[in-house]
Amino acid sequence: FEPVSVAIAIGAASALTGYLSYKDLYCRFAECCREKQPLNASALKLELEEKLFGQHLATEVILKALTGFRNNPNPKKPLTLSLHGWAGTGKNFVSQIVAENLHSKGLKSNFVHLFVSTLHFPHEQQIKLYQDQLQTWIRGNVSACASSMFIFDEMDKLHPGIIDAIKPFLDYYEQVDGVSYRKAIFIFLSNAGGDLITKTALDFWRAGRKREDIQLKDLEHVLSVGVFNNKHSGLWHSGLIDRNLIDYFIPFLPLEYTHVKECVRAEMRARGSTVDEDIVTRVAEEMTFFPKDEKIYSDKGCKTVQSRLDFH
Ligand SMILES: Nc1ncnc2c1ncn2[C@@H]1O[C@H](COP(=O)(O)OP(=O)(O)OP(=O)(O)O)[C@@H](O)[C@H]1O
Repeated sequence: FEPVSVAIAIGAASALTGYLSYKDLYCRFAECCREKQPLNASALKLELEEKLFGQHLATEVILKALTGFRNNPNPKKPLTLSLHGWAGTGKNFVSQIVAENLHSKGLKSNFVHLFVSTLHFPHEQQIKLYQDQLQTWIRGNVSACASSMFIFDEMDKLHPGIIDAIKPFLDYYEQVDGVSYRKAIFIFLSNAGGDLITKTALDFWRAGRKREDIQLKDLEHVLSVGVFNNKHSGLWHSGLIDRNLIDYFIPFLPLEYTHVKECVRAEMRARGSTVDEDIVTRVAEEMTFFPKDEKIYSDKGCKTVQSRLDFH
């Protein structure tokens, strides 16, 4: 919005209502950082339950983490979530839902920032420059809005030097150079540990146990082997884990045939089409599933559903 027209609009609306505060009115026309606004936990719960398929653990942990954090008036550190799992299982999708529930413009909000390792930090020789730029960017944005949200995609491809640059912001400091980062949210996405999460899901399946019976504790050990002790993972190198700077590790399970079908239906509805079950089945059957013998899990999750649907 252009400031003059916003001011005119506010003036006109104030004259009409003579009632709403300047700030309330301003925020109807321009985006405001509402750091004190409580999270609508039931709306988030409903949205996750309706839109996110096959991820009972992620749904549970994300709800718990966000409600606890947003209901705490004085958090001791920013909230840091590390989302792990196979490709196309919903990590970016969930980040988008969380962003929309915290800032109404979601990923388009001025207070939500998405970084993709290979896109934003592609050259190893430029690490020093990226570190400076990133720190300045985070400092500037958290100064402007304490509840800013930062999403780092492809965390396993992120140079440890970049993680080092973020580290001071994630710690228990009251302030860093006069800025408090304690109300900010950092979300890290990675495929690290995805193979081990899949193995656990498969063990349950082979034992005839329900997917929904998988509990967080069944995966804690798995993630600790796959991520915490994996000396090749950027997360390990960075010391984020042994300094306890990650609040929640959130596993994403591999998606099954029925989940892929749900994704196709959701995509058809989003396009305003009526759901045609023949097309749903055809799209789902075009996807490839593993392991070779049982063919249970989609190897791209729901990732290629949208583009495949274009051909039907
Ligand atoms: N569990 C899910 N429930 C509903 N839709 C899903 C789910 N997983 C993926 N999708 C759909 O597939 C698209 C791609 O998934 P998304 O980008 O979230 O995967 P990802 O886990 O971030 O993958 P990658 O690790 O490759 O980045 C989403 O935009 C969404 O439409």
